[in-house]
Amino acid sequence: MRALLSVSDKTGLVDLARGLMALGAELVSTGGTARALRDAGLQVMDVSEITGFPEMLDGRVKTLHPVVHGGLLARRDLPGHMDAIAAHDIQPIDVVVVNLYPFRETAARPGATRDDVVEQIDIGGPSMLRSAAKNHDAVTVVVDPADYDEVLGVLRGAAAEDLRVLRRRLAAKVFAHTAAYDAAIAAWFAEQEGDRFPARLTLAVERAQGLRYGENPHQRAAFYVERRGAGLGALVQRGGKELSFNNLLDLEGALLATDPFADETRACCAIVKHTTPCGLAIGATAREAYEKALACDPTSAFGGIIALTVPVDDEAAESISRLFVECVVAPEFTPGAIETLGRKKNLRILEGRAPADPRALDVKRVRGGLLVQDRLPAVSVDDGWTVVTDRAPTDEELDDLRFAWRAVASVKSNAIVLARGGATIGIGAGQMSRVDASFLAGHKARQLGHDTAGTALASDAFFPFRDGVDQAAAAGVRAIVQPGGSVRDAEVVAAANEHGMAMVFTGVRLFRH
Ligand SMILES: NC(=O)c1ncn([C@@H]2O[C@H](COP(=O)(O)O)[C@@H](O)[C@H]2O)c1NC=O
Repeated sequence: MRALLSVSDKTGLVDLARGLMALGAELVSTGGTARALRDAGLQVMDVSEITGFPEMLDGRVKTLHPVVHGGLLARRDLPGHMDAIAAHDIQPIDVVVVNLYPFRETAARPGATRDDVVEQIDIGGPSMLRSAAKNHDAVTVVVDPADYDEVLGVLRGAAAEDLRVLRRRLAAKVFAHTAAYDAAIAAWFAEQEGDRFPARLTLAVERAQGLRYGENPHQRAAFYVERRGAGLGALVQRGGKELSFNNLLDLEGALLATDPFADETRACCAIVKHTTPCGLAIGATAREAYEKALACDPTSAFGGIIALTVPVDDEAAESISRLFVECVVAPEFTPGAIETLGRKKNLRILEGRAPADPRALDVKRVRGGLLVQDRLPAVSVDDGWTVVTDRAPTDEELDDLRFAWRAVASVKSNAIVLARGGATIGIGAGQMSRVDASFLAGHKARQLGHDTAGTALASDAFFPFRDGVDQAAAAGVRAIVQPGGSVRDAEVVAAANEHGMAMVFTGVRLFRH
């Protein structure tokens, strides 16, 4: 048996090589890999010994040779192939262990130059992987150190059927791996060219976990990540059951809701149901923020997902533990908080920060394709805001408008938020008309005992008619923030003036479909 080993990630290499040698394998290796094996006292041939060529061009050419690829690609069941390689003194290679230059890691490294990154485009490695994987009937190809033990186990067992099944699985893994590797290279080139939406977009994502089911129990599902340990994958689960599909979706909604408050010195808390906040507030402490958020709509908060921007201390945990919730996510939890919340066996506790990558694409599936757009940029306040009414907002109203504008950004459209004193008191979400969203926000607020007089209102898009403003005035709203831009803006502003309201245009729309 001949095994060729050429790996950048040398994890587990020596143990694997020992195992292969114990099975009678002769080892062939490239420069650094051979050195690592010799350092461990193992006997290994340099690839240049079999190719008769030195490694050259700073390692750009090492294994790109017919002796290597002939040994990998020759079909053992075709006498013509075997005769051909024999005629050129080429020996079959039975096991190939290759992992590739760390292209993605290098491209992500701050300060890496274009040359640094280009040099990390592995050529010989993927070529060997593909040759070996194509000839998987005869060659065992290993791209992932996590597979070393299993490979040794099956080779030792020497059961032909087990080996056949393993080789097929490993070959499939290779093509998925090289496809993802090339997708990362293509994405890097597109980025270098400033091509945000290249002619061909290849998304390579990795299964992070299987899920019990999807949005509904009769839908199968899994969670895929772009990079392990990033985004939601950066959160550490400190208690509770496994996360579900809907939990992950709602966690994203909860983090979207608190994102605009990342720079806020006070604590911010969002309680989310079906991806939209049913309460959002800022407060001096985690507990205050939570209780203010809860007060918005305690009925809907049942079974919700809570996100906090500050550590959850014992006090906050004690208060949260009185409500049935699915998940709590926060940058930290005190040991006491973990103990209190941990008593609730079903409550998923998620610790850490999961900032969104601002450069990442936002992707939505439609039948037959994907809609791809920039992520919604950070929600800004004051910038580009214009007072369009006779009356300007008071300082207090302006504070409420700033809060309401940041709050409405995460509410499903059509979205209207009523807010006062750093808390939402009424949320009208996901309505098909703005006037209904406006009605719902006021109606829910009053139904839950909130006084809507003197509140601020944020609308995620312009009011197409004055009716929404009239309705808000009837509910006692005193100040409105909205993008503006309707053909009937004049009518809408006139309505606000009639009611003595202050109105601010932001010039920015915040739809969330
Ligand atoms: N140029 C070649 O022929 C070639 N053959 C193998 N490699 C890569 O070289 C790396 C191992 O190099 P070393 O054994 O020198 O540490 C592996 O990641 C392998 O994929 C090559 N490098 C780049 O293409």
